[in-house]
Amino acid sequence: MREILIAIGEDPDRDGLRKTPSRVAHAYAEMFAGLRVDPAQTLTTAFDANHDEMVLVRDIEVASMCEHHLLPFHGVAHVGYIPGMHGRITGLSKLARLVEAYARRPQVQERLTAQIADTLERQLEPRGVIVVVECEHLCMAMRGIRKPGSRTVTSAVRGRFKTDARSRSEAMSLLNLHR
Ligand SMILES: Nc1nc2c(ncn2[C@@H]2O[C@H](COP(=O)(O)OP(=O)(O)OP(=O)(O)O)[C@@H](O)[C@H]2O)c(=O)[nH]1
Ligand SMILES: [Zn+2]
Repeated sequence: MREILIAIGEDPDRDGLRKTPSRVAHAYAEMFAGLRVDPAQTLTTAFDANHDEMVLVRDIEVASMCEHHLLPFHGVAHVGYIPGMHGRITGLSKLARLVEAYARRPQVQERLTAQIADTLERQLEPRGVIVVVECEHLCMAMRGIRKPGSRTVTSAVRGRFKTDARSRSEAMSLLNLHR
């Protein structure tokens, strides 16, 4: 960080910047903490329930860092699944923890979306999984093409949401309720 400050023509020893390298180190430890988390472990709390319909948690806040520019992208994730044959469900907060575990890494939005879906599919063996992520990328807003306000939407569907158009459109209509 000190080298970067020098490279941009700053004085790393001036008052306001002296502690900046260590501040950034602490901020990075927090923003990339997902690299030290096993995402599968976030789903170990599971309950048996007689629920074989969709469970959908909408508007889970996402703050991640694009791996190309190390600039933030932020927005929301919607995570849904249809419990499997044995009706195993997980705690609702665990879906948000799963999002965090993958978001707090250098990422691209497509991979973030697919990793959340694949881990849910592997760990819960549900009938279907749907993940939709909508984010604004600061590397497109603050620099480069400079298009603030554009949002990128990515989705990953597995199982029944992939094979059954009705399940998929039910999920999509639930996602659109608030618009
Ligand atoms: N697919 C995808 N692309 C991303 C994501 N985050 C950033 N990017 C893009 O990654 C690309 C990197 O392109 P490069 O040409 O290597 O880098 P660059 O010259 O800085 O590109 P510009 O942003 O167009 O100025 C850019 O088009 C970014 O918009 C992401 O999550 N998914
Ligand atoms: Zn970028």
